This record gives sequence, C-alpha cells and structure tokens, in this order.
Amino acid sequence: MNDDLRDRLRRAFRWTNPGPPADYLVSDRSGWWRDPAILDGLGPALADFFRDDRPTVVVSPEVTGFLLGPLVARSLGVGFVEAYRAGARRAIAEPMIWAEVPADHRGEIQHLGVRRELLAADDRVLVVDDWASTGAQARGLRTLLGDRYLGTAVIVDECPPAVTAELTIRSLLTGEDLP
Ligand SMILES: O=P(O)(O)OC[C@H]1O[C@H](OP(=O)(O)OP(=O)(O)O)[C@H](O)[C@@H]1O
Repeated sequence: MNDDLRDRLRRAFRWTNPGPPADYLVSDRSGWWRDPAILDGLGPALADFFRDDRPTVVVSPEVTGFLLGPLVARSLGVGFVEAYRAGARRAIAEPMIWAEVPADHRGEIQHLGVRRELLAADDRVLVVDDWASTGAQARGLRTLLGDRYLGTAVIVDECPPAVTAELTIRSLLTGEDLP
C-alpha cells in the first residue's frame, strides 16, 4: 500500500529552477495535492506512523501543514489545531502560546503559536508537516507542547539521523528518495 504511495509521491515531485537571482532549486510539491490517489492515501499513511500512540489532536505549522494536518486528523478521528507563523498575517485575536523556532532551512528564526484554549494539559499531540529539513518546526513545536508532544509525521524527512531520532520524526520518504 505505502509502496504505491511512495512511488506516486516520487513521480509527482519536481525540483524547479526559479531563475536569477536565485541560484538554487525549489521543491514543487503541488503535484502531490493534484493526484487524487495521493490525497486519499496521505492521511492514513501518515496517521499509521503514530496510530498506536493514540494521539488526541493534530497540530501543523502554516501553510502547507494546514492542508496536510486535517487529512491525518480525519484518519485518526481527532481534531486539528493550526500553528501560526508570527508575522505571516494579522495578529490572532485570541490568547496564544508561542515558541521560538530555531533557525530553519532558510536560516530564519521564527515563532510558532497556537490558540491557548485549543490544547488541554492532557492532550497527546501529533505534529504533521509535509517536510522536515532541519527539524526546526518540529523542535519549535516540541518546545511549545512539552510533554504533550508525541512526535512528527512528515512526507519527506531530510534531517540528520540524530535529529530524526531525537524529535521522533517518521516519514514516507527521505531526501535520497527524491529525484
Ligand atoms: O525542518 P525545517 O527546517 O523547519 O523545514 C521544514 C519546513 O519547511 C517547509 O516550510 P516552508 O517554509 O517552505 O513553508 P510552506 O509551509 O509554506 O511550504 C515545510 O513545509 C516545513 O514547514
């Protein structure tokens, strides 16, 4: 089952050259969401990595996480909480909990925040994202969640093995699987 999903993910992924002045390739993940079989399979496949840990809620960072997190939450039969990036939009009106995200793959320090009232002290939280590059988002959310953090499920994990292990990141693909 997951072998077919992994094949589809590999085939639907592209590196794009944005052209000057950029001198690097950017990931084009849009083909993943365009493929109905991938969209159907991602939620259960990522949920299965942590199903035995009985998560009570899924938390994902904006913006791609807002697409993927609810698919996983639905498969687990739990709800979803948005983690916002500070400064990316108008300030959230409700009381928030914020945590610093260490310098990520862009080299930027950010802050991620969730609405305080949406997480209970005894929640068991699964973090879901499409990609872990340095593990910065996962680390920031673990700081925010404390003992409530179960781990992070992603499509692609490019982190060093020690980071993957430390942050309990589980993935369908690694960087080496990509074209
Ligand atoms: O492991 P890290 O170094 O934290 O990198 C992973 C993050 O990078 C991507 O986000 P991006 O900033 O590209 O935003 P997006 O959600 O809009 O794609 C991805 O969606 C993760 O959130």
